[in-house]
Amino acid sequence: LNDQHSTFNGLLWRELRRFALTNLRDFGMGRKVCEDKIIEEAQCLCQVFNDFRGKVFDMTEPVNCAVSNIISSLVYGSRFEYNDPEFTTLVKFKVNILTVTWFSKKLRDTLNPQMPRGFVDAFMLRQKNVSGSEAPDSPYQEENLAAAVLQLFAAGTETMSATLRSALLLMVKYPHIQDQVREEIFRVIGTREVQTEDRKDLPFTDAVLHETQRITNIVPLSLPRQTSQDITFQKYFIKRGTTVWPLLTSVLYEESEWEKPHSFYPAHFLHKDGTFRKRDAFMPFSAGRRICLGEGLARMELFIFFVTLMQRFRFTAPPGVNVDELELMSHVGFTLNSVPHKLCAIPCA
Ligand code: HEM
Repeated sequence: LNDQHSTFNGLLWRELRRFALTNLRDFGMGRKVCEDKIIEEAQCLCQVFNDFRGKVFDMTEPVNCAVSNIISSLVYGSRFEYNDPEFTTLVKFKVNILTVTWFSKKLRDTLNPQMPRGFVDAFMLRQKNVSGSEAPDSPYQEENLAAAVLQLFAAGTETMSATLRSALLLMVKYPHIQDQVREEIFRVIGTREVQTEDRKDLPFTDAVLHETQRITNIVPLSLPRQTSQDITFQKYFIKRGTTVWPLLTSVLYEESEWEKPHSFYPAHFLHKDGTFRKRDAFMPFSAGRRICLGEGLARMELFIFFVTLMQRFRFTAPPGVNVDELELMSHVGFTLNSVPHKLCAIPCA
């Protein structure tokens, strides 16, 4: 399947995707650096939740800030305080072509070739240093830089925020599952800082996160693609150039794949002996050559944010609200973003 919707010149996506993956890794965003930044951000998020201790609050705003900061660190090389006015203008909900161009120019003025701060610096260095990158058909054009940055923010913030908020909401709705998650975390890692490596020793927590992603089905339509050749698929002939929407809902809720497709059932991802069970039908990030570029980052973020919050707080519904009444409905849109909920975060002793 080809690209159909892309903001990039369609022929250039492969080069830009390769560039994005290599540079996010090489320039400041290797796995360890990513992990440290997420741990730091998770601590900041806990601090904000702590300020609300015991009070009823809407977690949407702080969670949005935290996940936006991860993309900001990766793209610009810096995070912001949640109440910094520049953050509000540049990152939080207002990412647009003007703010991206303005901030990229600011970074260009302070560019140090020896110390690239993130994706934007890496892109600008590439523009400067590689012959041919000035050519009109080169992918390293200003408008592609802006498009790439916009795409990273668009793809990497709402999806992450919606998933993390849903995970917490599900813990409130199913307190016995929250108890099991917290028991496993405290038994295995206690109160020390969590690392990605710990995932393999926390199969129940891992199963809960997988099941959260399955049931919340954040990107139900994936992204539209176009067939690159005539093809017959399951006895249907599809002509070259046909737009295809690969509905992820159809596989995430497929009755022949899942024992309880419409329920929140972490056991979908557990063997009888309690070890983690991989499932082929788990594909919230889609599949194939155009699988989500941020899958690794998203999985790391989700795990670290979730475990850190579980170590520090017990989440409950506001007083007087029965958990059975908690509605897991989403706003209908291109992404399924759960409707805002108020919760209580009770700090653990
Ligand atoms: C829970 C979180 C996330 C989910 C469920 C998700 C899901 C998806 C899906 C279904 C696609 C379409 C893939 C296809 O067309 O086959 C996609 C594309 C994409 N995602 Fe994610 N995503 C998440 C987080 C992120 C993050 C954190 C980033 C940031 C780095 C990101 C960056 C992208 C990009 C750049 C694309 C377009 C890739 C391309 O066109 O080649 N995503 N994502």
